[in-house]
Amino acid sequence: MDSPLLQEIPILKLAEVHSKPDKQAMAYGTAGFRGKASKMDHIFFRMGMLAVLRSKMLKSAIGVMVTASHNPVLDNGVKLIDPCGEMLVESWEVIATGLANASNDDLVKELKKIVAKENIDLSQTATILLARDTRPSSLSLSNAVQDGISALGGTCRNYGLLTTPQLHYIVSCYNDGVKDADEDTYYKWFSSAFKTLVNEPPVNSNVTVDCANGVGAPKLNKLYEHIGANVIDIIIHNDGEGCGKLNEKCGADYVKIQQRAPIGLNMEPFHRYASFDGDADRIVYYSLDCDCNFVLLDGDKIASLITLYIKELLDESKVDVKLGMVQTAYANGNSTRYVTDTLNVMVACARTGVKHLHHKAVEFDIGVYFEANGHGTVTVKEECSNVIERAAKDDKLPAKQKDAAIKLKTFLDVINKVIY
Ligand SMILES: CC(=O)N[C@H]1[C@@H](OP(=O)(O)O)O[C@H](CO)[C@@H](O)[C@@H]1O
Repeated sequence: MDSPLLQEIPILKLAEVHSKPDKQAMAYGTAGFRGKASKMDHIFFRMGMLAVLRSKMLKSAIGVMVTASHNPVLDNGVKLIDPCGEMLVESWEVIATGLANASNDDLVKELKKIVAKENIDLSQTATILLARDTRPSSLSLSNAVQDGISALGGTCRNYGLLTTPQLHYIVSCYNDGVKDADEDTYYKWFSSAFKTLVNEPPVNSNVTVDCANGVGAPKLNKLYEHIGANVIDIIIHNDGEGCGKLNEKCGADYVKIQQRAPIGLNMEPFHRYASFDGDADRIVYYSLDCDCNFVLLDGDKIASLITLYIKELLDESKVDVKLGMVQTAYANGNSTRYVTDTLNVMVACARTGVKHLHHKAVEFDIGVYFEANGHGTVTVKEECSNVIERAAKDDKLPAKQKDAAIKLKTFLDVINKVIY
């Protein structure tokens, strides 16, 4: 049977509502489209349509996140998430740019071109998982995405407010067969992994988290409810409830660049602090030393510490897998030297943009990657997880070796490995 044709009437009707201003061109960048929210409605509508085409082509759910991350509150942005929770493949970034910039009159022609070129079977169903951050413009722009989805007959699951890493995680769970995956799935998994990691012996500690007046605040609060105040005391700062503006004088980017506390935070020596950015996919840690000097743990230091910890546990457990770290050319050379020379762990270099680091990281059995700005995670190959899990259950191993394998498994469970 021939694939059905594009239904032009609903497309044209909705395209009129979301029409593109003349002479406006945008490109799909490192993290999707970004710009002044007031000028981007048509982009969101068109990306809703593009997500449907990609979903039909891959026969999998595609994610659409509405956020401009660390950028000012009047900006917004949109990015597509591929089935395993990864960033949109680069060849489709070009297609996305073509669709975003097609004139209103050429819109249907451009859609048909994509369908023909990518050989898309329009009779396939399409599922789009949609979420947004807390920007004032995000609700109406995510409605524009929804219109784009319905213009091409796709099904939209709208999760409302989520952090970017949460949506990446839910997309990967959904395509792994957990069709009812939602925010709660995320909290249950990570709170339980975290409690296993820190509960023996119970830690009595607190940490203040600057949420940049963004979506990280309500979401961290929910995670905290699942973890429980008996395990860790989390104090949320810049929660978006007061008069503070999103990402203004606060958040990971501000703290990293200014090397100072976010607005309204009076730091005390030795207390622990962290800052997210507006969609909570970057994090930096900091504290004051005894002389009240500001001590920052940026992405380079976070990556080095994680690599050190994993290396120690690999040595103790005698699990023989290939560990590596990935940085960009902006990385602090001392961290590179420390990991290469002192830890004896290989460091690879990738282009800026987490997707580039991620692709390099997955070449290792365990890959630790961070940009200096606090964007990153750890990847683990499935065979490697299995080796560690077997060692963690192996009663024939000396206790010290088995314990290290258990610790390593527990540590890796706390990590959202699908942040791209
Ligand atoms: C998902 C993604 O690609 N994020 C990019 C992007 O960060 P955002 O926090 O998403 O704005 O721009 C950064 C450079 O400004 C780059 O370092 C980072 O990798």
